[in-house]
Amino acid sequence: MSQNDIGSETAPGRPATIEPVYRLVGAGADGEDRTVEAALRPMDLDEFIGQERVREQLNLMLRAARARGATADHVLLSGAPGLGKTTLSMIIAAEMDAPLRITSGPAIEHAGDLAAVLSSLTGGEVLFLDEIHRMSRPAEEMLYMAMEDFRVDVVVGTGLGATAIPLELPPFTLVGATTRAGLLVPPLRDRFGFTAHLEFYAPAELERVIHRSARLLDVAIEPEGAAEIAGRSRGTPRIANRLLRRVRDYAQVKADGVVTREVASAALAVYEIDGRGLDRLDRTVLGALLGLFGGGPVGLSTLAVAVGEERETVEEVAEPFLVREGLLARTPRGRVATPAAWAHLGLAPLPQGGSGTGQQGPFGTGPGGPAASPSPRQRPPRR
Ligand SMILES: Nc1ncnc2c1ncn2[C@@H]1O[C@H](COP(=O)(O)OP(=O)(O)OP(=O)(O)O)[C@@H](O)[C@H]1O
Ligand SMILES: [Mg+2]
Repeated sequence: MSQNDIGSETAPGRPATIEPVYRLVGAGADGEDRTVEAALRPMDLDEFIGQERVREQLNLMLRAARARGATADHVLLSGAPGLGKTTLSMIIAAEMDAPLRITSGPAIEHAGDLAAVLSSLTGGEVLFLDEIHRMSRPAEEMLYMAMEDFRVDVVVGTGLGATAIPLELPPFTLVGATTRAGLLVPPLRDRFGFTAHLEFYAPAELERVIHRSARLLDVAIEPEGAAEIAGRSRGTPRIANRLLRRVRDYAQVKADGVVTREVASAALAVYEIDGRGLDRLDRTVLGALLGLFGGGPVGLSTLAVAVGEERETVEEVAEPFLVREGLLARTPRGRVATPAAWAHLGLAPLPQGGSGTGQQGPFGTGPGGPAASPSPRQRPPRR
């Protein structure tokens, strides 16, 4: 299986996902998630928590298709990892009472691979194409023809002797999922009759996810315990479910098995996940930005060297959440901490700036300055 990002516009030579360090708050699925997730997946739209608008629209569309006895329109689901795209694709098949076929962009190396999948579909089947933005260009072209005309041209032979044999397909519903909707070519995007963008979940919704999972996993949990976990789950059900499992372990070993606020808080402290869901990597980056560079602006490379990580790790693993949380800003002059970052690490902003004014840092290290480790005096408290 090729890991190359054929046909997409990601930076050349860079893998599509960079998550080199294992993180309890990483949004991608780890091995344990894959086994447990099957048990925790909502099976129908009523059980699916949050995303009210998407749920309502999808519900209408599927009901109407069912009433007409037709296959549903093609659906594109976009959104960050762990927000429920795979879950929704399974729900769509279940609601349509149709079989589900699962494949993914990286698994389709050649147009021929796609032709093989498409030609084996039965009428009404739901084809789930995960990571659809990672499909090769030729396969992409074949796909949008198949989506519109339910027909593919299979090329047999090579060179002058090559002929295209048209192949009729039964009607099917394509459900495409992507974390990078912007990478899809417009002709492909336009052939989806329904496009849904999944948003991050509100804490109250994550609390419901946690209560539901606790019930399924037979974990006793108090509302305050669920709230404590929800607040640290970065708006992502997958992370909420994972943190719940780690808190459950702690509750079993160190307490009487019941997840109270105190138990959740103590458990997550062991895993170094703070009250806002930042882990050690996030706090190291933020701590260096404040402690070494006075809050910035500082260049990405300098910041990366200062924390002893790769540029990509800082940029693609740590920063997105810090930016989303309003703790860090990316500016043309470099990375800048916001006032909220100082408050979060329990530090007072430097008097002459520290929030984007470009003043010198506490050690006279402006952007590009020496990358020593933060002095104990300036080192932000670790939680
Ligand atoms: N709305 C929801 N209600 C309840 N549980 C949810 C919801 N959304 C996601 N989950 C749970 O979160 C976990 C991850 O969801 P899912 O695998 O569908 O995410 P995804 O968007 O496909 O992620 P990826 O981009 O990594 O493939 C699953 O165990 C699922 O049960
Ligand atoms: Mg998925």
